[in-house]
Amino acid sequence: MSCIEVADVSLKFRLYHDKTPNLKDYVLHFFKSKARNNFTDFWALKNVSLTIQRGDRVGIVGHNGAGKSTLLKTICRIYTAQSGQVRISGRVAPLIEIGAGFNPEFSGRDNIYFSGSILGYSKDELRRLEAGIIEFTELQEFIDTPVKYYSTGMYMKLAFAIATAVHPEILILDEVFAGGDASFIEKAKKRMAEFIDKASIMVCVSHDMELLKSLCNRVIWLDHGQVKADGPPEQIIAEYLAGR
Ligand SMILES: Nc1ncnc2c1ncn2[C@@H]1O[C@H](COP(=O)(O)OP(=O)(O)OP(=O)(O)O)[C@@H](O)[C@H]1O
Repeated sequence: MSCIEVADVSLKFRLYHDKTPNLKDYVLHFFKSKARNNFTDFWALKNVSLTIQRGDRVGIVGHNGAGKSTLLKTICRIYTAQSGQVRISGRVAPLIEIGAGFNPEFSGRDNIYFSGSILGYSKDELRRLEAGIIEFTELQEFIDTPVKYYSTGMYMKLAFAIATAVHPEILILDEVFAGGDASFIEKAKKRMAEFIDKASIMVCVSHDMELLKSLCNRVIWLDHGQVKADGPPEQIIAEYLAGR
């Protein structure tokens, strides 16, 4: 059964201040008893604990820099936390950075195979899915063009179509609808609804509160790397909008 467990996770980034030292810095450094670090540590996630169960469609809200993308990347094991644990059961389809998992020199069609294999599809499965993916993207005309010439919206359509071609057990989305046109967003939302009916897990970061209300049954408010509130979308979004 699909499940995500985040147990007391903390993750820090090291920020380097790479100012080139001048003569004055050397002299000051020489007379100082302790060498000063040229970096500071910044905790992007602090003691985050969450359990996400089958059937949970979780929206994550928070101010810019609150740690939302970092949390998704930690769940997808792109980042490794300094402490705590992430346990996942189920196949994860991450849609985190537009274009990640694509080779820019390859055509859209070749990227169906390239990106699809990264997502765990077999070659035979992809051969079976190819026509449906292309039809969903409505990019037939451009499918043999290298994706480096695609717009953000075109990338997003292709990435979304590949990731959701076979119902994933866990779908992780980071602002993926940002570049899409209205008709594609409607189509993507319909596919999401079908997906939701199959009662797996979806975790979605967005600044679009209406989108989150329409897709999610639970919202988590992240604030300075910590969970500030967790509950029904209407309530948590109202608290977030009042308190940010
Ligand atoms: N690779 C990195 N190296 C250093 N700092 C990083 C890195 N990635 C993120 N950060 C910092 O960690 C903090 C959290 O970033 P994150 O991208 O998770 O925020 P967010 O809530 O997704 O923001 P936004 O809504 O603007 O997308 C920010 O202060 C950011 O500058």
